[in-house]
Amino acid sequence: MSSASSGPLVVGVDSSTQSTKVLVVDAATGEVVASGQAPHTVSSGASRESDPEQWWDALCEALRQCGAAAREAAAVSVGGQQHGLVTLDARGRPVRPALLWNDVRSAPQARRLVEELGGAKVWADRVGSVPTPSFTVTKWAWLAEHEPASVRATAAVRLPHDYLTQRLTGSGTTDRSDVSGTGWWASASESYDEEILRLVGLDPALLPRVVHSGEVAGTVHARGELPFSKGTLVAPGAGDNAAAALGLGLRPGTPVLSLGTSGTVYAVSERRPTDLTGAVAGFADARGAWLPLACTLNCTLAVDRVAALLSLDREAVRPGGAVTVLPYLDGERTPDLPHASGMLHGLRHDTTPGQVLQGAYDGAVHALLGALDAVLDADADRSEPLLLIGGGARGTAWQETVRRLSGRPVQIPEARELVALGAAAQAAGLLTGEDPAAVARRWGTARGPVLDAVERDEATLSRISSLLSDAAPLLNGALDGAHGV
Ligand SMILES: Nc1ncnc2c1ncn2[C@@H]1O[C@H](COP(=O)(O)OP(=O)(O)O)[C@@H](O)[C@H]1O
Ligand SMILES: O=C(CO)[C@@H](O)[C@H](O)COP(=O)(O)O
Repeated sequence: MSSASSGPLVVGVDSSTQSTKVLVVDAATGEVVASGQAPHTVSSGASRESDPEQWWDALCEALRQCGAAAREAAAVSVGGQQHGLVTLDARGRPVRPALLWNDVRSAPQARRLVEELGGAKVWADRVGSVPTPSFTVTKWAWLAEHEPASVRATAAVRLPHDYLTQRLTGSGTTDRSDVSGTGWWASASESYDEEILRLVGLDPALLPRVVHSGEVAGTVHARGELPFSKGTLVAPGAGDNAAAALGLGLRPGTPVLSLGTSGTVYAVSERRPTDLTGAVAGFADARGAWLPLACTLNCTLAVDRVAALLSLDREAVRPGGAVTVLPYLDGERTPDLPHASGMLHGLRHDTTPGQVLQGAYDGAVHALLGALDAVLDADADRSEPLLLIGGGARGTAWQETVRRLSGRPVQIPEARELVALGAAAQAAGLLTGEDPAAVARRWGTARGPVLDAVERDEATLSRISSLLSDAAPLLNGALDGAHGV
């Protein structure tokens, strides 16, 4: 144990879309004693793919940056971007790059699968979610259609965090939160859905064992490149949103808005979600509850791209004007417009670049707030502060846009890496036998300033909603036949 720390050390990992972040945390106090970060690359054009081996290299590099502290860790847990399809051959090597959550090429397969199983209600009742192109099941169906040789070469199917956990332990495991985003796990029975697996021709033997909260996924076996000692415990891990919910010590009904590559809005619920409109994904959380969540494909990266196009700093927003921006550069998931592209409307001679940039923030936040009511249970307190997390939460323009368009108080937790902290809390819970959310509450991770509510900017919200409905044929890609983003 390091002389400065009072408890055993644990490692929490966030393998997200853009990078891997690692925290070494004192399990007794929650103090972050070391951290590391290494980037990933994502393909551009129509696809969004990453090489799983790059995630492993990034994890090793981020751990190296943590120095001696990582060697003292007694337990480790991996949180990761959800939904990605990782296909491994018989030797455990990736058959091809992983298809990521924001790759919308499987939109036709998503539509077809909804119909083939009997419609949206059947999916919502059984799986808890109506699959969009983000869901793993649609990606497997896409692969079967477009690359049958890759499917034939596949001996194991994993999610991103499963892949990393397997490289640590040597055995194929997943967890309740992440498996609930595959589309082949029935939330009603909490088991793999054999009918859906048959529908897409996926042998259940290729899938990992689901490890539950409080159970051990294994111990570290791949010591060669890693700083861990033999026998270091590996926790089940989690999807990144469920890990952040753990990291905040979230109680039912408190809403979270996360601003990263994806924008997400979610809350913990005791009730299993079954939204048949498809706007709310009925995820399980990483304990025994649920995590109804809505997700956008275009958040910080899309707004940063608009700022770059305008040659502006991301904070150089200006109020006023009536320009409306739908920043759907990657197609969109909420609202469900996989073939959409970005749209600018209401340009005048006196429109300034800063107003266009503000329009992009407004368009991104409008999509998330539009789903907030659907995510919250009917009895949730609507005046409670929104917890704002993710890389974007550090930006003033993001904070002020959320405040103005939500009309709610906004709380900014001082703790930065909530996904990695949640994973660390899960690892700590494994050592102490505590509920990981209680560990995070003990660490005080959600503490941070609360920005008071301001009057909700109804005019901007309704201007964006009107453009969305007036431009529906264009956004659906029906007019230009542009079905590739
Ligand atoms: N100070 C800041 N102000 C505004 N945005 C920021 C700031 N720092 C980072 N970001 C944004 O955070 C994003 C990364 O957020 P993060 O939650 O780490 O993403 P992900 O988990 O998807 O990889 C970047 O795209 C960047 O736009
Ligand atoms: O698809 C979803 C949730 O359904 C995304 O939230 C991914 O989990 C990616 O997360 P980030 O890389 O943006 O953190």
